[in-house]
Amino acid sequence: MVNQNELKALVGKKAVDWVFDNMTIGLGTGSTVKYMIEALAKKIQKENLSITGIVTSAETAKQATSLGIPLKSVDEVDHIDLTIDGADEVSADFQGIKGGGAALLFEKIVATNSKKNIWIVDQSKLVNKLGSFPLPVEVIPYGSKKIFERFDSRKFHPTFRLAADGSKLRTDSDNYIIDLHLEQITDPFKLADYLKAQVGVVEHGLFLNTVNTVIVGYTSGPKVLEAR
Ligand SMILES: O=C[C@H](O)[C@H](O)[C@H](O)COP(=O)(O)O
Repeated sequence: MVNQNELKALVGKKAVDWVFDNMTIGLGTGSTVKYMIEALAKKIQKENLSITGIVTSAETAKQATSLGIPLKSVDEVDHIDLTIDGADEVSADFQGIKGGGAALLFEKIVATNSKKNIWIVDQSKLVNKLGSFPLPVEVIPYGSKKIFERFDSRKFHPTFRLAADGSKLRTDSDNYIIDLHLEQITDPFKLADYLKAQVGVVEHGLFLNTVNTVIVGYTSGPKVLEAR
């Protein structure tokens, strides 16, 4: 029986098949992406590739730097050829929830500036409709209690995400994360519009119309799903 980490490693390794010489690659964040970055570093070395990485979190920057992958910031490049990232949930119509690792803001900036995005997930992340995974919303600390109360009154079942020491977790941009426990999202586009309209909300974890390629790790092997 293959365990979840083995499935993550499988898709992480598979994803670097889309990487070619001289590409600028967006590097996502999370436990699945970690395997992809390992595989990418090996491929760069083995094939002597010239690759520039654009990271989406301090965590990814640390790993990529330790493996010798050359990095630039998103503002230092004129384009990103491809971004490879994980996801927390992917619906049958290729929409996703991201931000389980609190990196949604930089991930969305990098994704929206990429010519192509690929998500790598194990089979447990596939759902019919989004919403079982709590939807992260990044908010600036000032006024965040007011936003929380508004979400609460709309029955979004909000919770502030906490750090290991019990304090409110701070993102790489020093913001808070409010997780919405929605169970099922009927209209992700409508919800995304509502969330973006709230003053103090910096970004939310609904990644809509972002990818058309998803690599899924099944016990039988990786499968590449392409949107029609
Ligand atoms: O903020 C974190 C990211 O959106 C991750 O890509 C997402 O949470 C998936 O992470 P993992 O591969 O660890 O399940």
